[in-house]
Amino acid sequence: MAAEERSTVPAEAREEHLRLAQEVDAHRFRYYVKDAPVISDGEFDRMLRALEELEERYSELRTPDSPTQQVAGRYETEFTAVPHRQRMLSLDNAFDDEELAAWADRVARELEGLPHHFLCELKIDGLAVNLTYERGRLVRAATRGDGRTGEDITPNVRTIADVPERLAGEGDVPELVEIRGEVFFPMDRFEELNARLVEEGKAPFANPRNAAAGSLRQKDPRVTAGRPLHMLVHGIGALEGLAPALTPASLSDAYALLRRWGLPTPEHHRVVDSLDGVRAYIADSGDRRHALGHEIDGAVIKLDEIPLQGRLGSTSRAPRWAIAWKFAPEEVNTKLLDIRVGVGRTGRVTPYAVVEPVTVAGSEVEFATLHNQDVVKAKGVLIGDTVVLRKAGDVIPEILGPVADLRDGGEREFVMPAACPECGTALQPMKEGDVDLRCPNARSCPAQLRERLFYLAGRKCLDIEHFGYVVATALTQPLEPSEPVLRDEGGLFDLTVEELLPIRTYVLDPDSGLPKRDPKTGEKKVVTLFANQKGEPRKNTLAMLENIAAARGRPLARVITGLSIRHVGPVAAEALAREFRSVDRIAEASEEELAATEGVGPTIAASLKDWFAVEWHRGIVERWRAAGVRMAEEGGADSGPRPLDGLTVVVTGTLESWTRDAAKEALQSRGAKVTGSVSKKTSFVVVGDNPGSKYDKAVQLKLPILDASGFTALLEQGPDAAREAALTTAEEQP
Ligand SMILES: NC(=O)c1ccc[n+]([C@@H]2O[C@H](COP(=O)([O-])OP(=O)(O)OC[C@H]3O[C@@H](n4cnc5c(N)ncnc54)[C@H](O)[C@@H]3O)[C@@H](O)[C@H]2O)c1
Ligand SMILES: [Zn+2]
Repeated sequence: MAAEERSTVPAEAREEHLRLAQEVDAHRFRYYVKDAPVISDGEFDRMLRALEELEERYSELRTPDSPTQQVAGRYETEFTAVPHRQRMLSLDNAFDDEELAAWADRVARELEGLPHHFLCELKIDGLAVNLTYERGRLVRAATRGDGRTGEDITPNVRTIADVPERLAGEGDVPELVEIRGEVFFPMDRFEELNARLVEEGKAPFANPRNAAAGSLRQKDPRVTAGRPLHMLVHGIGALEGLAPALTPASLSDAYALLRRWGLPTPEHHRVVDSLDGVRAYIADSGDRRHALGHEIDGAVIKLDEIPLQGRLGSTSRAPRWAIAWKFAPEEVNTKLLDIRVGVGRTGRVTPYAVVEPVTVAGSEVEFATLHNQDVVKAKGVLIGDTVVLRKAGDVIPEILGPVADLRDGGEREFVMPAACPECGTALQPMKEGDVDLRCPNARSCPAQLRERLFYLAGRKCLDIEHFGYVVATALTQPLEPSEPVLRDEGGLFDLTVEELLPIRTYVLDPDSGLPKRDPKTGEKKVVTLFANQKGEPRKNTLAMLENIAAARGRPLARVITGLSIRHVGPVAAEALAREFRSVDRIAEASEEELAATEGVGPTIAASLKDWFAVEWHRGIVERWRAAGVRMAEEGGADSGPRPLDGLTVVVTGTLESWTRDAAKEALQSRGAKVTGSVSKKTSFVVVGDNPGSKYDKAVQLKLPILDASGFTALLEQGPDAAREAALTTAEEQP
């Protein structure tokens, strides 16, 4: 007590420390024992950091029983406790380059100039497992527990195909070895598992890591056997009775040995000799993050030389010879406020989640896709749930699963509406027996027409400046006048400024299709989009009308893309334009002819036939034609001169005075095929500045490479002249 009285720690700090410590401990229990955390890892890490910072300020608070000084923590569980021969530690984290550099400095200092290497690995987001092999036989598998004592999960681990019962290599296996690794659940099987759990009336898992932990810590190993678990090894613990000649001097050598024994060693590790090498690896691992079948939450950097590791030693919690580089979290917990349905360009009706706005991976997220009603069911999420939301790279945010432990009974199931939310038409399956539903009112369902117009005016099609989502909304769903100025896209080129001026409209959000609201009053935003306060046309309105008129001359392929024919995207449209050279000839072509066209195929052929069979579709073509929209390639419907027929060309890098699209169109209008990848079949590779790997590949394959002047030669004088102008060796790089 006397010590307490003399303490310099303010009472509030002491209380805050106690509160945080208890909270950290409770979350660890949920995470490690119940396999059902209720907060995200990012949030947990912040909490632990806050605790560490308090202890940094008041070192008195850093007692041996503080959660910052322990590996996980010791809990009573249903599993038998088993000791580890050698302690299983956690890892210290580096959240930025400064922390990483500080660690590397410290390593260098402690090693007093001894040469050393770093082994860089991916940090697998699973759960740590210790495998004990005696004379090459698996005798025990245990969880990490508090690092000294884990839980015996031997029968469960035996069901994992990656884990060998016996080590290969009769003569060279040791008396005893502890193998440390990570068990994880593959990303692409996660949804399937949750769907099954929901069907069985059980709570789904919140994310793949919890699914791995929950699957492994099953009382009945038969349940574990039914789960697609995998393992990768990342270290060794105790090692006894291995022939001295085989004893590895480095971790990377140890991995080679483990691989020989038939253990699943990681593929993506790299040995580097400097901090810059580490940085490069970390950058690469960030790129790799979404290309693996499982989640990683960072990279682990280890001192490679095993004897030197001993010089650095360990704290009670983590080795000093290793550090984990943590990625910015991609998963956060948030509330699922509602599930609504949106109507797409082709009438497909898709449910989407409305969540309490959260920031994840640097952007604010309010909506997440849910694909269709079966996906909602399979994910097992209820409206009102706390859910795990994931935003991986540039991918649209998705909901992984619910935090079922936080349910209070007030949640409700989503019911797919029977009618289109925008036009009231009864929904139908896309095809017979399909789970995807669509609004069959294709022509004038305001949502479908709005989406089609937005697409038509967009970059892939007519590229009409000043014609964005709000304009598309104004033309299809005005508040005033009562009738929209467009019934379908046929009238686009006939719009007059007089028609536009009186239109008043909501401002819709392109992600959700919902009206934006004034942040202060909460009222839906209404605008007179085309007229200024005096009722005169706005500058943008006049510019837009001019741009619409100019768009009539866009290349045929873009016009075809803009018709929103199912399955006909820019690539198919280009193939069609190249082969048939006019909309009329496409309409007249037989299904067989269409299907036989390279880049078209039977699905698209059937879709084209269906599209042209609809009267109002043909009406669009006629009205556009009457308005002067390009309906045939230059040179008329009959094949004009096609000097580059049969050639395949790749364009890479930036060409002076050509945009990529313009270069492509110049080639295609002369009959060449433009592709994105270099192969032996490529006739020419056109190379601008900063060309990248396609250039290297072209050099490797000894293909004719054209710079800007070679490209001009190709366009103006044809392939023979271009071959003369070609550069073919690396020395001649432009
Ligand atoms: N959400 C929650 O409530 C909650 C609660 C507790 C812990 N957590 C999360 O658990 C993690 C912290 O747990 P931790 O202390 O186990 O440490 P850690 O995950 O930060 O690092 C240590 C672990 O990394 C693993 N690992 C993966 N790949 C490895 C590799 N290549 N080499 C070496 N080790 C590798 C090992 O199993 C090791 O035990 C954090 O991500 C934390 O957010 C979350
Ligand atoms: Zn509709």
